[in-house]
Amino acid sequence: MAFYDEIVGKHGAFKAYINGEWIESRSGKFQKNVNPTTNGVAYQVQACTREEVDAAYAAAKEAQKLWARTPLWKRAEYLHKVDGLMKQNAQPIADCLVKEVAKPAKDALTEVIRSGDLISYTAEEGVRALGEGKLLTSDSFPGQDRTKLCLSQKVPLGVVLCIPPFNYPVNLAVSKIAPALMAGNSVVLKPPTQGAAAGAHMVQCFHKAGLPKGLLNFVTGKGSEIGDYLTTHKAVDCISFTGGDTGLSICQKAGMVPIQMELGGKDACIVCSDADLDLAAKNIVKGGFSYSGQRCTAVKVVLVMEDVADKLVDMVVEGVKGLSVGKPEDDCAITPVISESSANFIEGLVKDAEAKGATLTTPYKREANLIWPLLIDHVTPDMRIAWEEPFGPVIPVRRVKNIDEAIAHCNDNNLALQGCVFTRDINAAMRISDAMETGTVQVNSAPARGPDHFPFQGFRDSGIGSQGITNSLEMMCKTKTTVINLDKPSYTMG
Ligand SMILES: NC(=O)C1=CN([C@@H]2O[C@H](COP(=O)(O)OP(=O)(O)OC[C@H]3O[C@@H](n4cnc5c(N)ncnc54)[C@H](OP(=O)(O)O)[C@@H]3O)[C@@H](O)[C@H]2O)C=CC1
Ligand SMILES: O=C(O)[C@H](O)COP(=O)(O)O
Repeated sequence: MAFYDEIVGKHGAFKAYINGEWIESRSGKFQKNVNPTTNGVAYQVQACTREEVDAAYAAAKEAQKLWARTPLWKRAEYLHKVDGLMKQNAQPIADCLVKEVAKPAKDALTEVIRSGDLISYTAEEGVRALGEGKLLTSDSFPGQDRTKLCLSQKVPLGVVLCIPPFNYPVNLAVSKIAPALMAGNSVVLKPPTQGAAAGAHMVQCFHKAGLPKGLLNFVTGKGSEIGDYLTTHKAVDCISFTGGDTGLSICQKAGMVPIQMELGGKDACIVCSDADLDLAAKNIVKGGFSYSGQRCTAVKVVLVMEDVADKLVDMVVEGVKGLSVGKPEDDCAITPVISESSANFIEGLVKDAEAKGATLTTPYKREANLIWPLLIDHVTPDMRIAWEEPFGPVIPVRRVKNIDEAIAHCNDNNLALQGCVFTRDINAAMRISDAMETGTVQVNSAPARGPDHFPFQGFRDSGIGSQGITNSLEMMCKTKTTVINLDKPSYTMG
């Protein structure tokens, strides 16, 4: 049997994966996803029922008991196997990404390889970091002697619900699954509907690696239909979510469970008068337009000092001319955005800015979901695009009088994921970074989440908690302490 044969059911719909088995839903219903390039159906997945969600949680709960007793090195061994299998069987996963989320062909393959690397890094980091605990002695607190030895260790949370978004359905799934498993948890994965086919292929790599049954479950269906049931389920011990405003409502509904949230961004790029403009322009083009701006870390507003604005805008416009526009299969730089409604939303932002006097540096052009890359100059604070996240290939430029004005713009937004600053003055860079109230500030480079072991966090409405491999491992554990009470103080002579 070919590697991926068993994940496909009747009518070609991808199966769900519960308790170590690929199953077809008893609902008899399928959830379609749409090819953003053709607007036709790309794939179908199972529309799972509440009973199947219950079964996934029950399996996860049961499997976790034994997994928590599985040595760290053994957990790591499974994860390394998954990495190998993902790389050996990468192309079909990447092909799904091309078809269901219109990711350019090379980027799609890169996402899969990067995900394999992330899994292995998590295994290596987890083996070391999770094996470490802490010893505290009571005599450091006033009035105490050395009669109490407090041992703290990191223990699993239980069942982790992982919900990634469409734009990195593989990478943002494994960035949750791998630390969860490594830390001794089990997982229920609810993939984004756009991206669920790639998700099924990825899960098969865990299955084929021999991961014990029930540890990873894959429940498909529309978020608006099964999402609330999944997130408010009594079996959930942790929620790790990446996506848009849905995350805010999940936070309001979830009970007393640890939550990791990566939400939207409006990543500002501040360009100072002394900046290397060539470097800044190249980073704006790459950082703003890769994957058609559908990255939480894309440059989403440029704040440039007036004295260098003309020059910078010309250079970026020149760079934009070099971007190929078309199909993901042809590995074009700009490909159709995820859905018609997303394209309509982006268009609304462009039209609003145009009506209020912004300069479109090239004529606005759209065919179905395909929007040509566009730099919008002379954006002012009354325009929606100055504040809202387009998640598309359009970048607003606001010309500012000074750094304070740029920083104020950045901090006036409730979205506070990343930002960047271009300057040749490291002292100024540090001051600006400290003043920008975002989770990360990149100096002389566009915002980026990777490399995947770096801490990654949004402030305010952009998220809760810090991610990156090490931080996610930390977050997916709780601290357990054992205090040894001695009959009399004991000191070591050294
Ligand atoms: N900060 C960060 O790191 C990142 C943030 N993002 C943000 O994600 C957004 C784009 O991604 P998108 O996929 O459209 O985001 P959504 O918030 O629409 O969806 C994210 C995930 O949530 C699921 N979902 C939908 N409704 C519910 C619900 N009621 N309960 C539980 N889960 C639900 C979706 O499933 P379904 O597909 O079935 O609806 C999907 O799997 C942008 O705002 C972007 O900025 C993206 C990447 C990284
Ligand atoms: O969520 C996203 O948009 C991605 O995690 C971005 O990752 P990158 O900035 O490393 O490309």
